[in-house]
Amino acid sequence: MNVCVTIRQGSVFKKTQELYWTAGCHWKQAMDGMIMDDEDDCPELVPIETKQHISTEQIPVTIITGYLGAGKTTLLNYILTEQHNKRIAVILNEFGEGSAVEKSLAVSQAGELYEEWLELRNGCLCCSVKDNGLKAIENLMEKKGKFDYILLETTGLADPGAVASMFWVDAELGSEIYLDGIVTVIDAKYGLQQLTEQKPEGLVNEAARQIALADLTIINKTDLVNEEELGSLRETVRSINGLVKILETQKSRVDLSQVLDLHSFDSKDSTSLQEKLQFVKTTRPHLDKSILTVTFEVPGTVSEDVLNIYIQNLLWEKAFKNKAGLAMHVIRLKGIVSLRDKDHQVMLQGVQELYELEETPQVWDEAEPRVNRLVFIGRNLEQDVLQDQFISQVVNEEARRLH
Ligand SMILES: Nc1nc2c(ncn2[C@@H]2O[C@H](COP(=O)(O)OP(=O)(O)OP(=O)(O)O)[C@@H](O)[C@H]2O)c(=O)[nH]1
Ligand SMILES: [Zn+2]
Repeated sequence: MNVCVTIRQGSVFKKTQELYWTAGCHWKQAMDGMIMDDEDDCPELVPIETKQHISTEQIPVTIITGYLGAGKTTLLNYILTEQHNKRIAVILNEFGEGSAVEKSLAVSQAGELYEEWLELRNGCLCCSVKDNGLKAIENLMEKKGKFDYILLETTGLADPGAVASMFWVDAELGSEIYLDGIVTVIDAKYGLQQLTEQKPEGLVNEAARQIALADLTIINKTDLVNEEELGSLRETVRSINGLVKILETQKSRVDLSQVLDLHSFDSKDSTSLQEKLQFVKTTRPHLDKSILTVTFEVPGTVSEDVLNIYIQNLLWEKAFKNKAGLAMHVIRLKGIVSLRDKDHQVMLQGVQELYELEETPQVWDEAEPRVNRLVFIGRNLEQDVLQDQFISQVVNEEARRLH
């Protein structure tokens, strides 16, 4: 059974079992639900009420990800020691010996640093985070007032999508914190090699997935490469994620205003999202079978119901195939859509199988034709198929309904 969960200002849609949510919305169970596929054939959406808590005091969380040794910890240390007027709590997640993982939680404040060590038994942040890591954040939230930003470093091999989803779907947490952005650090010297690594059929290259999900990428260790090598890495990153901002640096030294407070998942920045989407181009994959970005613009106004069916067919049912007959897999989805009966622009955000439609403060200009602008990042994507389906399933269907 599919379940619709309402959180924050918008609605997050997730394909899962009702049982999981009513049983207390356990992250690990929700994760299982994510990979669970065809057992649940009942297509109805069951809304579950959760408290709509819109707090102005929500604390931003930035996820820092990147392949092994890329420079994540260096970035965190840099941020902690740099001058800024934020009190930042940092959650590190590092592999120790064997399967045990030690997790340190440090809060840096003016002149004061306190740290807690937590041990995670099963060695995976995304699976155990609800029980351990999120506990740490929940405990941390009790110290609310002592910090105003959270940075979370994932292990090099973690799937940031799973970690991001957790912040997104956990209503309890969602009232206290919000996901500000996903920052992916890339090793200038080994990045390309990591991205080219062939994975067994059906498995995604983790380094590529981390770039697909990123709102910001930092190509680090530029001291170790020449301009040509840097250029081809830059091009490959761009071919995967046509939307992402790319910074280049050494020792992870970056302008913090480019890293923090990105508002990548909320509509606080809707004007800039709309502008940004205009400049995104469909990319050509650089690597065989790799992730790429596809974008299109279709004029018109659509109904939310019909749009939901299109998105769910794509994200959940994997019903769209490319010309080679391979199912499309979307990892990241962003868009501005024009919904019937809404004067405001509506933002579409998706991470793997989760997505959200949220009304933005931005009002459509009466004098201009309304357009739906969508950006998809994933595997086996084909622009004309996605666009044709959008026109026939969403726009034309809507027109038929009205006439
Ligand atoms: N040459 C060079 N080395 C760097 C640079 N930035 C970081 N390093 C080194 O790269 C190594 C790995 O950096 P970390 O910050 O620990 O990388 P990480 O991504 O946190 O690594 P894991 O947590 O193990 O995945 C360290 O020895 C750093 O000193 C750089 O710009 N140039
Ligand atoms: Zn590290």
